[in-house]
Amino acid sequence: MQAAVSFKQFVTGGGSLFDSNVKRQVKCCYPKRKGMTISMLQPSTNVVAPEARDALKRALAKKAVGLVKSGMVVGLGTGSTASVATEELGKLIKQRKLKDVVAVGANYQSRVLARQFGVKTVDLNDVNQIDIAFDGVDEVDINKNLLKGGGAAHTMQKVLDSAAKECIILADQSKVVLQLGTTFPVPVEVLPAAISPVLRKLVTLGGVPEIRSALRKDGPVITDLGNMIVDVSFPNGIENPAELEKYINLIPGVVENGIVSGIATSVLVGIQGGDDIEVIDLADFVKIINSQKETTSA
Ligand SMILES: O=C(CO)[C@H](O)[C@H](O)COP(=O)(O)O
Repeated sequence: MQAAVSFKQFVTGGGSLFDSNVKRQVKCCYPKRKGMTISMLQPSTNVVAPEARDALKRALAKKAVGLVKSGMVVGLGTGSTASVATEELGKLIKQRKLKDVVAVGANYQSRVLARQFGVKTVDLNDVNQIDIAFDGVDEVDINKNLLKGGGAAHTMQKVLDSAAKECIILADQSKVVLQLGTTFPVPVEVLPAAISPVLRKLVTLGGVPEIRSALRKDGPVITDLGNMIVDVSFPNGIENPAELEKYINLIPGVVENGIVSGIATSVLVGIQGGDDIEVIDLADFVKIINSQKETTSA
C-alpha cells in the first residue's frame, strides 16, 4: 500500500462478515470441520495477526498453484498474496512438476518477481488466452464481488482476471465482508489531465475522494500506466457493486476502478482456527459463518 495517508480515515466500522452479536471464540459447527475453532476477530476491524496472515497466504498460494497444469498460461496478480503464489509456482517449475508454463504479469513488480522465482513471463498481447489467473483482494463479499487496487495495479489486474478462463481469488478470512467499501475505499485510476472534473463527478456519486499520495516521493502515486489514483470512500458502504463499478467507469477521464464484479470464478478463503490453517471455498466459509450465527442466536 503506497498511501501516505492512512486508510484508517476511510474506515466506517462494521461491514465485517463477523456479526457483532457473534462471540469472539465459537465452535465451528460446519459438519466437515466439527470441533475446529475459528478465531472470531474484532468484528469492526477483523484483523488477522501478522504471523497467521503469512501462514494463510502460503496455504492459499499452495492450494492455488496446485490448480496449474503443464502447458498453461498463468496470469499473475499483484500484492503480497499473489507474490507468494508466484513463488510457489516457481518452486513447482524448478522441481519439474510443471513444464512449459508461462506467465503474464499484471504489473512491473509481478514480472520482476516472476523472473526472480524462475517463472518465464510473456506479454499479454503475445498469448491467445490466459488459462488461469491468481489474484489477491482487499475485500470480497459473499457474492464474489471484489474490491482491489490497494497496490494501485487494479486496471491491468482486471484485464488479466477477465481474460482468464479461470480467475482464482485468494483471500484470508479478514478480507471477507458483508458489504464492500466498509473497510477500504474504492481506488480509481484517473488520467492526470482530467483529475479535477473526475473528483467532482465522484462526489456526485456520493463518494469522498482523496488523491493517493506517494511514500518517499512528494506528490501523488503515479501508476505503472502513468495515471493517478483517487481513493473514494463511501460512508455507508457500497449497496450495489456492479452498478457503482459501471457508473464510476462512465466518468470521462476514469481509466478503471477497483470494484470487480462478475469476474472471479472461484474465491479461496484461508481460515485459522487455533494452530490449524485451512483453505476452503467462499461458499463453505459462508456456511460456517451462518451456522455459527445460528448457534449463538439459539
Ligand atoms: O489489488 C491489489 C493490488 O492492486 C492486491 O491484490 C490487493 O491489494 C491485496 O493485496 P495483499 O495480498 O497484499 O493483501
